[in-house]
Amino acid sequence: MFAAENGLRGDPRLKGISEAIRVVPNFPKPGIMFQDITAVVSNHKVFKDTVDIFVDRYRDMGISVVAGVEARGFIFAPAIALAIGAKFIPLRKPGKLPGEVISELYELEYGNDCLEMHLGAVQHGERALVIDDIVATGGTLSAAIRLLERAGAEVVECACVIGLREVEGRRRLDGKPLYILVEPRQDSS
Ligand SMILES: O=P(O)(O)OC[C@H]1O[C@H](OP(=O)(O)OP(=O)(O)O)[C@H](O)[C@@H]1O
Ligand SMILES: Nc1ncnc2[nH]cnc12
Repeated sequence: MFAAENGLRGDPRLKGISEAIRVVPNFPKPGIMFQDITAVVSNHKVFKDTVDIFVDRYRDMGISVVAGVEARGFIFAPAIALAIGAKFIPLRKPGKLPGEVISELYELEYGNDCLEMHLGAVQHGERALVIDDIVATGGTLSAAIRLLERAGAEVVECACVIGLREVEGRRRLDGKPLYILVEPRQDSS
């Protein structure tokens, strides 16, 4: 669901976040309208607003694990974890974690990839939140959900800064709630 339809209608912070997103056409491949969040986080107010919105939503939901998806989920997830008193765990691209891992393959808008999580990173029954910068097809989030569930965690929600209204991959999220702050930008004006 979109933040604007869930208590934050007309909230000027959402407009600020949306306006800070820069669209880069044809990156990294022709046809992709790349949503660049670097200016969201280089503006202190906009970055703080983004984290605050998530923290306000998740602080009383009994969440003990905030899982961030490499790479851009790492920008937001640790700040949220610290603020709500949860642990942060990284879901990493293949070959980056030194310990024993479990892996999940998934398809991207522009290729295939794999996510890994350390065995023992979460305990059975823990309540987890998954954070990323953007949901496009939903393939990445669905892989993250599978990893956490294989480890016995309960995925309470997935949350992204940017997401399409009709996330085609919503079905791939297996019914898990998805919380999105703003829609993708069509241009940077
Ligand atoms: O909903 P999906 O179609 O799965 O796409 C969303 C994912 O794609 C991007 O990551 P990317 O794989 O490009 O990696 P990066 O963060 O390392 O650049 C983005 O940060 C999300 O993780
Ligand atoms: N259009 C897009 N912009 C930024 N990151 C993405 N990941 C998948 N699709 C993307």
